[in-house]
Amino acid sequence: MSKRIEAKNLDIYYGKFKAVEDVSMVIEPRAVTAFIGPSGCGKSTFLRSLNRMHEVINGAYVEGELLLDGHDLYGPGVDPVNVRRQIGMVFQRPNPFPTMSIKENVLAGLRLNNKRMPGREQDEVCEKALRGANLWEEVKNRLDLPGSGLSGGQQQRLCIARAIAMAPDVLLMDEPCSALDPISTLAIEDLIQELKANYTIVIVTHNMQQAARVSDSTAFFNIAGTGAPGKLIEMGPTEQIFSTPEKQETENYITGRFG
Ligand SMILES: Nc1ncnc2c1ncn2[C@@H]1O[C@H](COP(=O)(O)OP(=O)(O)OP(=O)(O)O)[C@@H](O)[C@H]1O
Repeated sequence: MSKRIEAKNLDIYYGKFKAVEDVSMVIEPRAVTAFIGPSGCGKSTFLRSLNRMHEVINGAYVEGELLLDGHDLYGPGVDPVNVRRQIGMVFQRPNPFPTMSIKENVLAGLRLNNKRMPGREQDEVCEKALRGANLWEEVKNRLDLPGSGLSGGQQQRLCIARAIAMAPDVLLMDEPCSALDPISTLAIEDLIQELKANYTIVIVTHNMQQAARVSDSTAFFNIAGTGAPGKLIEMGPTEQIFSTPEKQETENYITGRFG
């Protein structure tokens, strides 16, 4: 299932430091939304606030409202662990559990959530997730070998399989290709295109060509200077942001005059 995210006037803090200010945006389901902007403008911070990963840092908190299909993710009584199950995350560096087999890696999230399932069901979930991540054919004969024995691109697809196995509504990806070679990057970009049929996808990327290739909507963040909070400057259909942005700041960034 794919769900809609709506942020309303979100401020994000690390202790006293306000890292992101007053962001309101809608992230549509069954689409890819890219976050772009110069280093330090708060893209990753904002991304991590979407599944309540931000608050695991000591003193970090969020003000404002964040809705998933209308339900407040920061509302009283909402379990952040449950939010992270619904909104999965893939990180910059592929991070399979090194001592676990490929199959154990795929099922790791389910195990952490104490989901008990019979062996046959485990096999089914594992195959479905690996197929979903376009990795099944490459690993089906070595499911019991360590995940760390795969190439970087395969490891990143394994991490995507691990996220998909949880049947999330949203997939957050923080520069998922930055540690990969161009061929593996293309494989991940193709996969993102396929996954958007079933998930809401948000990707942080430094690579503007990548944002232009994979995303339907683009949000441009910027920062006025060191110590100032990052802000959302403009968001719209990717084609429009890259051809006729409304704000001069956006145009300066995408044409390489800044950042
Ligand atoms: N754990 C942390 N504790 C304190 N401040 C942090 C922490 N993580 C990030 N920040 C600060 O928050 C601001 C936004 O950082 P963030 O990593 O979200 O930016 P970004 O746009 O993703 O940058 P990059 O493109 O370089 O990854 C920066 O000023 C950064 O120094």
